[in-house]
Amino acid sequence: MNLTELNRIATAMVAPGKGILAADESSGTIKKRFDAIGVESTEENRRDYREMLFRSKDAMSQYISGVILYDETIWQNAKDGTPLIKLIEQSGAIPGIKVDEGTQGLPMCPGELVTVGLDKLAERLKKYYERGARFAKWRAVIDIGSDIPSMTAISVNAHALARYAALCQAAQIVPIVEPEVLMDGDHDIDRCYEVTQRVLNTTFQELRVQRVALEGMVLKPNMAISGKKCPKQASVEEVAEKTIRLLKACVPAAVPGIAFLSGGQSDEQATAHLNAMHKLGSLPWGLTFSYGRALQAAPQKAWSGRPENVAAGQRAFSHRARMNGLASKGEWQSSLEQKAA
Ligand SMILES: O=P(O)(O)OC[C@H]1O[C@](O)(COP(=O)(O)O)[C@@H](O)[C@@H]1O
Repeated sequence: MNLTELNRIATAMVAPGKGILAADESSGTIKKRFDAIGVESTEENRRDYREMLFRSKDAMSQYISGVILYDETIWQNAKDGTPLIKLIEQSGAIPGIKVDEGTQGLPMCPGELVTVGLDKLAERLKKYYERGARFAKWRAVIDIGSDIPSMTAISVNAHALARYAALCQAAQIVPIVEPEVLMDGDHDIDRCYEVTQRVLNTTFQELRVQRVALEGMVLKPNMAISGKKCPKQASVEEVAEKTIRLLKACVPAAVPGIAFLSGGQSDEQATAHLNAMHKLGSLPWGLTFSYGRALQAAPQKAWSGRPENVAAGQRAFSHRARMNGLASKGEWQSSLEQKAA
């Protein structure tokens, strides 16, 4: 393992002004997104949609540091035959790959999930590296309910995240470690804080036990935020203040970067939260976005599967990428949203 090189890539993934495009929706998830805009989820439509994003020159070269791909996409070619991964490389962004294989019910723990995909992972990583992937992603899902999460669910998911991260580093690939505490439910921000703290502490403990080099990874956490159905929604300032307090308590400064998931926040909320965190002063790690929905909802709507809407889709994507790029430096203002294309 060349840790200097892993650290160089991890640092580039969270460079100020840039963040990660999470375009790694699995087949089920992209179908849901396409259903919402009335587009059939065929291989060709998925290719055309993602090609539109990767050919958005302004966004990709100025505001996007890396792109997380799904297995199908990393092997796909653009309409003119250029591999999609080449489009990403040509824009200056780093290609990455989702390597988990989704979730399964956790035995003995009703309602809880464990992420799977460790079998043959070493072989898969080797192929992805040869294809050009320089980072990977694995998402663990932790749900909040009246008597969950159990410590069992937290431990097994942390253990799997660390197994994955160690295998990535051995394959010279930067692992994005994503333990997502879902924002579904009616819990308040303090409950989210408390659960996320347990999850992050357990995850870092496992990473240490399994000898993962913290200097060669990126953390992708949720923010400390109110559940979607919580009657009392925390303000932008409270989310920013509590998230930074939580991360400072749990994430060692050796970690080069943290890139948030958006988790179902509105586009503008996700931007405002990241921006407010940067207003709180200097931080020990790079702090940016790795958004799926909060970067793509607008371009999906603008595109709606029509070739004549490609330019509009690219404008919508560039706008969100620029807004989040500014937020990653604390330079975003809500007035910039009104000037949208
Ligand atoms: O359930 P899936 O298909 O694995 O996808 C989950 C999505 O969650 C993410 O980890 C975060 O996405 P959001 O920003 O939309 O929450 C994406 O990288 C990924 O596409």
